[in-house]
Amino acid sequence: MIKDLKTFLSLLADHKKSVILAMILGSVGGLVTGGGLTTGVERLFTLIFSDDRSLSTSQVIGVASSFPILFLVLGFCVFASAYLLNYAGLAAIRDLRAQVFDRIQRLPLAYFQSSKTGDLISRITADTAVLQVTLTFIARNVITQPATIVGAIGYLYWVAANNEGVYKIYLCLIALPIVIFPIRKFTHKIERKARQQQAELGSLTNNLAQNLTAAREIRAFNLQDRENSRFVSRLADLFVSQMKVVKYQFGLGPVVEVCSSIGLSIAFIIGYYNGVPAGVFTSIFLALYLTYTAVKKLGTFASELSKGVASYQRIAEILESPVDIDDPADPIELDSIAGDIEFNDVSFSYGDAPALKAANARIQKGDICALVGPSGAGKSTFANLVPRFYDVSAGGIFLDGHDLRRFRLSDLREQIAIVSQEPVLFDDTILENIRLGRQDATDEEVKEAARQAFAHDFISDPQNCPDGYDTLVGERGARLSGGQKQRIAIARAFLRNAPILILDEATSALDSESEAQVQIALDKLVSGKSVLIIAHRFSTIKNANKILVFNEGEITASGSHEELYQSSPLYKALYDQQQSS
Ligand SMILES: Nc1ncnc2c1ncn2[C@@H]1O[C@H](COP(=O)(O)OP(=O)(O)OP(=O)(O)O)[C@@H](O)[C@H]1O
Repeated sequence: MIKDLKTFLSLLADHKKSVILAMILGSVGGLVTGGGLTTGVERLFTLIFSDDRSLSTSQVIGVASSFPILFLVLGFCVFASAYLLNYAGLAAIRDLRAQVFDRIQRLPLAYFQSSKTGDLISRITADTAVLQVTLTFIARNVITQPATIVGAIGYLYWVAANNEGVYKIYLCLIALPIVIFPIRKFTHKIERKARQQQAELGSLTNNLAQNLTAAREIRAFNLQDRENSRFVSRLADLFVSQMKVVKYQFGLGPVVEVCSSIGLSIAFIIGYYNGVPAGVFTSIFLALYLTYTAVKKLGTFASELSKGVASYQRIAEILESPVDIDDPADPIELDSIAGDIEFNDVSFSYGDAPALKAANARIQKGDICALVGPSGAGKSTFANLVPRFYDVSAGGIFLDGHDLRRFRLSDLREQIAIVSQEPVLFDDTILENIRLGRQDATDEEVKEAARQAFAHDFISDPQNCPDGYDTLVGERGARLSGGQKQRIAIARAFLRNAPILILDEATSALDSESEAQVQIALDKLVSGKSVLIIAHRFSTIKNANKILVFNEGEITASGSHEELYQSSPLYKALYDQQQSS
């Protein structure tokens, strides 16, 4: 528990000043509650139950006004410390969320293939929210409650020293160590159940995220009932684990109270047989009550801590995931490159499944290299290794003679333009979506790139794009057709004007007229570059001067169309098959 506490307090380290000031105010508040209230009550009760009425009016007013003053001090301490702690807690969560988001930007692609989007969202939002409650709760109580206990026990010591027979009152405190046992047992359970609850919440969010992104398919395949029953079943699982947390969280308070009430019973017996005066007895009772209430709060504190630990572990899993595709310690400066790419005995596996086996190939500046082969043969994998979306499992890929891993990732990726089969557009204007190709491009340069990609005409047509280049494309470019999205992606590549170009069947979503236009544009775009075309159709490869034939992760043949048609039975079969269809 101490280790967990340290972890949480370290999250607040950047806001140390606020936390320390809040803790000082909290401890003043605690001491005022534990020591001041009890002393005040004793004084008040002694005066009110005695027959002596010799106090002057100003003395009576003095005693009467001591309570508003006490509560004024207490109120100020409580407010100021709560304000400062919430400031520190919220700021710490803001920083943690930014840190997690930054980590997510740098994690390798493989991480996202083994994680669920909804669960990640839940970790960044729901788990950090739990953590925020924990942080403020901890900071509020870690000093205040012990201070209350110290104040109250200090008062008991003072009473015992000044009243004969009252020293036995210490016996009432024997219940204190007893409550440690239920606290330990319950917090252990709460931590486990809270982790399960957060995992269920993650899986519910994931279900929701998937459902929202597949709205079209759900309607097309009439999956509404199936989706409803899945969601309801997740809700039921979440409900069960939430109720388990509730059971242990709210069960702890009464258990601690029952244990503590033993102390109050002992106080009554001692007070009864020792003839303790009413004022003194009332204040002792109050001191014990405050002590046990503070202990109970510390019990809740422990349960809050357990919930926080469960959520923090889920967040830490992201923060501690290795960024194994990263910049080297001593990167080679990469200003301008020729773009010669060499695959040297490259093998790659997704987990245990080999996707590329000892591949050798060379693509030089000016080469248009088409990758062909049956589905699942390894074409995309081969191309994805160039921008280091994945790192090779064996062998090496060299750019202008240097291993790719020697360059800064951002430098390397700046040299590569990618036009993927399903281009992703952001929910922004057309202008900004094209500008992603080169973020410092002027508006005029963006428009020129659109012209080259044959996108300018549809963008300028008010029927298609009412606000021209300022038209918002919707989430993932939902307001544009497949062909329009692809032309935007091609415009990005024109704008980037990188020496290496990766085209993933870039013309597949175009009608034949647009395809012809885009083909002209692409012919211009590819000139003088090192080009990799992941070709699913043979019409795409007529301009290629080099073709690599893939089969089951191996490059089985390479050469020009004419050479391969003669020498590679697989190539001939694939080609003939497409021609006939
Ligand atoms: N992210 C991944 N995780 C695990 N296995 C993968 C992953 N991506 C691809 N694979 C597997 O690696 C092999 C090669 O896939 P790849 O996508 O490179 O083939 P491809 O030739 O591009 O296929 P297609 O023409 O259908 O796009 C396949 O067996 C595929 O199932």
